[in-house]
Amino acid sequence: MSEAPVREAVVRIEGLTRSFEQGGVTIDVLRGVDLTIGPGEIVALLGPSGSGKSTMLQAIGLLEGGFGGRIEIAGTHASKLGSNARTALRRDHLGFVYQFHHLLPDFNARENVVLPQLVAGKSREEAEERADELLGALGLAERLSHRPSQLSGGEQQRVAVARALANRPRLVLADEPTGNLDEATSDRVLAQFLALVRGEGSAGLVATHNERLASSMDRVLRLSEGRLA
Ligand SMILES: Nc1ncnc2c1ncn2[C@@H]1O[C@H](COP(=O)(O)OP(=O)(O)OP(=O)(O)O)[C@@H](O)[C@H]1O
Repeated sequence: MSEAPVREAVVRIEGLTRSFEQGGVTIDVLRGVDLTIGPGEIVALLGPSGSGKSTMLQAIGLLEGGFGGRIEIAGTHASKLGSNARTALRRDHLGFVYQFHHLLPDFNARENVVLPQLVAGKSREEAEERADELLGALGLAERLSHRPSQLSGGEQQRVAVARALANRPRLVLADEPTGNLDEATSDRVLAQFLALVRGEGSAGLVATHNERLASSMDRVLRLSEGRLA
């Protein structure tokens, strides 16, 4: 009898640790975090302010060094890679959404979604088609030529969502993705974000303070005292 194929985890971390030195005092922010996220799974990361949610996302996003433990992204052990290989792994498999959109101010909505695709080697035609598809799905078909300053906060954040998904990442890391929006806009943008991530088949790890929004995700994790529960 043949066994069902094992679906490779999108991210697997084991024994993740991170400490910071401040004024001669060592703070152990992450004290041995273990986590596996499967393909297409959307996971909420809850925890009080200062519990280490952003630090954990930075580790998984391969954005910073200084971490102990093992981080595997799409089957590749990332911790020991050189900086070029880490950049390639990040570019090929990960998408990011932050609390503030970090869009390029001099480029319009469409170009902000096109540019990361050109960097990843897509043709301009292909990149524009993909940008229009994503921005259209997010209700921004009439805003393609607007620069970030000409968009509302919710619209800016939706462009940031489209940009994060542009290269079809296996995993989207979102750090308080709607944290700077009012409650009604935040709910709407988060619902659209989750629907799009699901539709694309990407996995997600979403740091948030909002229990209600977290409960709409596949799994809820709580970071406390440097560990996950
Ligand atoms: N570069 C750094 N140097 C020193 N301490 C740091 C650094 N980055 C984070 N910390 C400390 O690590 C702890 C966790 O910070 P982190 O930003 O990960 O928390 P968080 O759970 O994301 O908080 P919030 O919900 O407020 O965004 C905090 O006590 C913070 O002061």
